[in-house]
Amino acid sequence: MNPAPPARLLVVDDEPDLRTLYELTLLREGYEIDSAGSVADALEQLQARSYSAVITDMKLPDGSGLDVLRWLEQAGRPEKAIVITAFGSAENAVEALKAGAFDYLTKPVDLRQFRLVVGSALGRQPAARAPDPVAPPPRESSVSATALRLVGESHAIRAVRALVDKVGRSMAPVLVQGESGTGKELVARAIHDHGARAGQRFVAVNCGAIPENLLEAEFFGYRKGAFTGANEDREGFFQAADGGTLFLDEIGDLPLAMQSKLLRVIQERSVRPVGATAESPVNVRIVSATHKDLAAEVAAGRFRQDLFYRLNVIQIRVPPLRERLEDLGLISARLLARIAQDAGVSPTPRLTPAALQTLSRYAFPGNVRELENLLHRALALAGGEWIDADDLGLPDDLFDEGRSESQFGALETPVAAAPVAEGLSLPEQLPSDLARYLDEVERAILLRALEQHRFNRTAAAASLGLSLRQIRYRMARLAISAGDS
Ligand SMILES: Nc1ncnc2c1ncn2[C@@H]1O[C@H](COP(=O)(O)OP(=O)(O)OP(=O)(O)O)[C@@H](O)[C@H]1O
Repeated sequence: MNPAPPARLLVVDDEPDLRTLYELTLLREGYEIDSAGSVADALEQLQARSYSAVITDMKLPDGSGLDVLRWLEQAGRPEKAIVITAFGSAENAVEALKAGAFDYLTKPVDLRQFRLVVGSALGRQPAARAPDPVAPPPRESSVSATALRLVGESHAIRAVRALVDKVGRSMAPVLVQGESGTGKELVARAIHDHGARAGQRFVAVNCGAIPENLLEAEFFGYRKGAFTGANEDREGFFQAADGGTLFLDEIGDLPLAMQSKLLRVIQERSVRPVGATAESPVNVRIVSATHKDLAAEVAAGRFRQDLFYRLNVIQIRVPPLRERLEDLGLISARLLARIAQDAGVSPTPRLTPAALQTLSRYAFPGNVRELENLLHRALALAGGEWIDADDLGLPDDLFDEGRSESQFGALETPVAAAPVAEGLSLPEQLPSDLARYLDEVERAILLRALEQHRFNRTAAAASLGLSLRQIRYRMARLAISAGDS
């Protein structure tokens, strides 16, 4: 069998010394190289033949690297483009990524990084890493691969799918915005699955759920003896996601001090574990998500502008379910199939037209996750092949089609009879779904505390012996929104 021919690359730079340096570095990696000193020269060569990748300086005598990128984009060419920008010109890097560059490098180019970036553009992974027995496990999901698809035919969800398809191919950081439960993590996974990193790890981290004093160790890892209890070396999320994608959920909850450290790692592309003396390179694609308006957080001084700028190169907004109610039927069918399969129920129950109509009159403050919970319960209640409106358990008085979304949306979420808070009183009939029952108890307690403290989360948290971070996390989990007190 003949080995695959070596990849051919085009290097575009007007400085002969730098061109030679890049050429030598790449030749040593076994690639074949052509070079060009100007935009015109580059386009001429690109018209004559195709390449696996194009590496171009931003500043060229007769134009800019962006001209080469735009030409590639317009001609529908498959070449991956890597742009080299001047040191400190973040604008250029962002512009290049938006114009479709696979990745960028800043001058002076670190040759080790140069090799890594070119390798990852060509789908080559760095040398296999020894598995780390104590690496933090990625958040596991019981969702099967087929169920991980973003279901829906509404204009809004098609637009999201088209963007996912497009950005999957580059390294550009993506910020996914949307209310809780809209499917942000699903979007992040889809981006990962559409790109060259699909075979690598997808590590999901809920930034709001990690105690502040552990953030650095969790993100960057630590060395044995770095602090009390550090009995062995341990990798952090960045090392665990090396070669793959790191999904930073609820990025808006990251404290300012940690934001600075994260920015540094993103810029330098290397991490230093707590207690280590040296940094090691990491090759990670960052996808972050938030339900907050991050631009407003920046304006309020709670989020670093430079980090926002770095993470927000490409933005995907996942619309709330109430803005795409036409997808209810498809999404419900997909969710029911998954729930029935997990519960071993066959055939999969279906919604009657009346049930679907009832659902479409509900605002779903908790979005798809709330729909999923509701269908879970409905399936248990219905017990047959059809799920009717009555099985949904949505009280009639919730339906007011003209109402605007309440600031306290979750108050309108169906809550089972609130448990008695004084003392411990067990329900007469034991719950059939303990996890859901306990969620409802927790929701009722949180709402009562929030009401008592006029929705001031700090005060409500204190009254329950929780920190602000803890109550925020619990509220997000239970889809309780109560403004930004
Ligand atoms: N379009 C969709 N089709 C099918 N299932 C979906 C869709 N969107 C979301 N889901 C399901 O809804 C649930 C919630 O989605 P996901 O966890 O991605 O939301 P999220 O926005 O990340 O939530 P949070 O903000 O609370 O972290 C998951 O079980 C997911 O599989």
